[in-house]
Amino acid sequence: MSDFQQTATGDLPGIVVTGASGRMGQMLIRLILDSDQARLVGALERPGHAWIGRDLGEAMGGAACGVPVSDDAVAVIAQAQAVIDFTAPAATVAFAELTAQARAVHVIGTTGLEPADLARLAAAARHAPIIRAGNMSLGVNLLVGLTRKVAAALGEDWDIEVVEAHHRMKVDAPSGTALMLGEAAAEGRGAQLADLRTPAREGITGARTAGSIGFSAIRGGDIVGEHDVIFAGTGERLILRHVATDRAIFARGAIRAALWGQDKGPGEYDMADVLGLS
Ligand SMILES: NC(=O)C1=CN([C@@H]2O[C@H](COP(=O)(O)OP(=O)(O)OC[C@H]3O[C@@H](n4cnc5c(N)ncnc54)[C@H](O)[C@@H]3O)[C@@H](O)[C@H]2O)C=CC1
Ligand SMILES: O=C(O)C1=N[C@H](C(=O)O)C[C@H](O)C1
Repeated sequence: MSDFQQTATGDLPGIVVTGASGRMGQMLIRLILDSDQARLVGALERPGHAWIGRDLGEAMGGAACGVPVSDDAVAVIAQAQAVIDFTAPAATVAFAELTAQARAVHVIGTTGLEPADLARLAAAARHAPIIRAGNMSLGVNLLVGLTRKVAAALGEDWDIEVVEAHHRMKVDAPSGTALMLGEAAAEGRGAQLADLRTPAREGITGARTAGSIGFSAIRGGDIVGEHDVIFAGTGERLILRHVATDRAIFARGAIRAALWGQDKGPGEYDMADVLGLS
């Protein structure tokens, strides 16, 4: 039986994990319980989920850890110094409002957020720090900077395509990471992604529009996350690639962000801020 006993004691920042039964939720919980820098103070799941009311450690198949799984977001978030949230857009927007009311740090990994969701996050960030990134790994955040530089160095005769691959359960496309990379490429070209983004291709699409940025998504099996930024020139191609093989890279980044945010004022931050890459 796994031991889900909490390592940390004392006055360490208390973290609440939302989406506790999810792929990222369970990874975060394991790492926080093992951490000597943070404490797990709550676990949230959606109303009606089979884990509600159970001890989290037991629900995860191990020994009891003394943290119940709850759907009472108001009560649980009131205990938090940070909320780490990898769930779904509607849930994340609701958690942002509650986390801001608690004046806690909200670390958001959820992708697929629409402009209206982002506007509500911006409103919440007037009261407390929000740290959000479509990818919390060090490697991808370095790749973002490289993409910006290469796009700036190469002229418009180098076509830019972002290709991503994920597991069969992923619900949004393009991935949050693909959009971060597309935005960086557009910035390198002195433009906004919205002005260069090509819709998904199918049928008689006509030739490629010069200067556009295309996206392709593969879904299958248990692929954790793979991203290529292809710069296709005439007679040569340059490909920047990141391959994730373990979700722990995202969870470690999110925990680092939660700790980094403890002395920050209200506002919107990203992983480049956390990692000192801005
Ligand atoms: N930024 C990053 O580095 C990463 C972002 N993600 C994103 O994180 C999100 C979650 O990914 P996974 O863990 O793979 O998905 P998942 O489907 O395994 O987990 C999501 C969990 O959220 C729960 N949930 C949904 N609504 C809720 C609510 N109202 N209250 C509490 N819990 C709720 C679900 O029941 C589920 O357990 C996705 O948007 C994904 O793209 C995933 C990995 C890395
Ligand atoms: O859903 C996932 O799994 C992932 N989502 C993020 C994204 O949309 O880019 C990050 C990572 O690629 C895994």
